[in-house]
Amino acid sequence: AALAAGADMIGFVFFPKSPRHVSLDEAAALAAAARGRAEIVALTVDADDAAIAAIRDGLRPDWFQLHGKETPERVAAVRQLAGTQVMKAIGVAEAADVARNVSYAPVVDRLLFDAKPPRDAALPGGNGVTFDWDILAAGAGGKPFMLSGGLDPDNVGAAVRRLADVPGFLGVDVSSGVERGPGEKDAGRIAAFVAAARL
Ligand SMILES: O=C(O)c1ccccc1N[C@@H]1O[C@H](COP(=O)(O)O)[C@@H](O)[C@H]1O
Repeated sequence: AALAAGADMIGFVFFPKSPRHVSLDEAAALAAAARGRAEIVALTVDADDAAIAAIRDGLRPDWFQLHGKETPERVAAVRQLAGTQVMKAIGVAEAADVARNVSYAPVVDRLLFDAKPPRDAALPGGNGVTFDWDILAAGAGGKPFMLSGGLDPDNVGAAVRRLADVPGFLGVDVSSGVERGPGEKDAGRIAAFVAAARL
């Protein structure tokens, strides 16, 4: 559905606590259809070296999306081990969260600004929570970045228009906003999201 909608990137969640978790075999089979048509992203949360290497070899992703508490040093090590591009998710609730995380800029290819998860959340992402996009009005020192957090077909157009002129802004990522239930993607919502995200 994401390919049919014209998505530029397709992500696979490797996090057993998530309703979106896929096995490496499932992801590899799905990625075969996507390769060459969209970039393949492996989402991991504080994965160890063995898991990163298994995903690198089994999925051959274009990107790792690191969505845990990885330090800048760990991000650099994963990037080296994976031999792929890496984007680090940064949880944002206030402007200081952006400033505090500039230390990641030298070790990533891209930043992903996501809403900080609610205190009682079971997942570090995929919670359908938004944050004030004005916080990103100055960008991240020119570093390429994407936006996520509570985006859906109804609000993504406004988000893209708000950030379109911010240096470094590349695009958006979505998970729960294109689902009809936890982990159950909706092809119609995916198509509507991609259409609305294109300026
Ligand atoms: O989607 C998940 O299940 C997930 C699990 C663990 C970490 C991140 C996860 N998803 C990412 O979270 C953000 C925001 O998602 P949402 O659109 O608000 O549901 C997004 O970058 C997802 O890729």
